[in-house]
Amino acid sequence: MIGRLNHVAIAVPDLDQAAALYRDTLGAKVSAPVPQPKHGVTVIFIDLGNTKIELLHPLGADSPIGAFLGRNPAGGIHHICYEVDDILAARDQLKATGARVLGDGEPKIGAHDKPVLFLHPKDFLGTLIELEQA
Ligand SMILES: CC[C@@H](C(=O)O)C(=O)SCCNC(=O)CCNC(=O)[C@H](O)C(C)(C)COP(=O)(O)OP(=O)(O)OC[C@H]1O[C@@H](n2cnc3c(N)ncnc32)[C@H](O)[C@@H]1OP(=O)(O)O
Ligand SMILES: [Co+2]
Repeated sequence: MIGRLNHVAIAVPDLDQAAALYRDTLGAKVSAPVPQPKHGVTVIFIDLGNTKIELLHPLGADSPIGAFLGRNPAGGIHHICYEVDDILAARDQLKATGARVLGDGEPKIGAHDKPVLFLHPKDFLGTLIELEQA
């Protein structure tokens, strides 16, 4: 079902500092910050050619990454995103296995203007999974 690795997301306490680390120390091409109010995060993307890194910082009081950063104040890998050809078919197939789809189960439009869904980390080896329609 899953295809390419679209991105690995890292939650960070200081977005400017994280961007500088990837740009100046690691020599990567770093995008400008983009607020994603519907997702409660501000994101910076780093295109590595074969995949991307997504730097995430909380936006607003109810950010879904707030508790994670509380537990990991220095930041850490938050989720991995796999591409799927048909996100609704993938969702229904996964739900039939008992996997929990987060939120109301309906895809939201993600940072790449494509539908995305999240799967509970407790159902996938302690890893939060994002699915993005390819
Ligand atoms: C920019 C748009 C989009 C894109 O296009 O790329 C994005 O990436 S948006 C990114 C942010 N959005 C989301 O993450 C949405 C889905 N996430 C959630 O709904 C929540 O983060 C969560 C997964 C339900 C967790 O919320 P939290 O408040 O942390 O819940 P709990 O404290 O109850 O945690 C339960 C349990 O799960 C463990 N956990 C939590 N987060 C992670 C994680 N990222 N990776 C691994 N494990 C995680 C947490 O430690 C708890 O474990 P126990 O203590 O053992 O119960
Ligand atoms: Co993501």
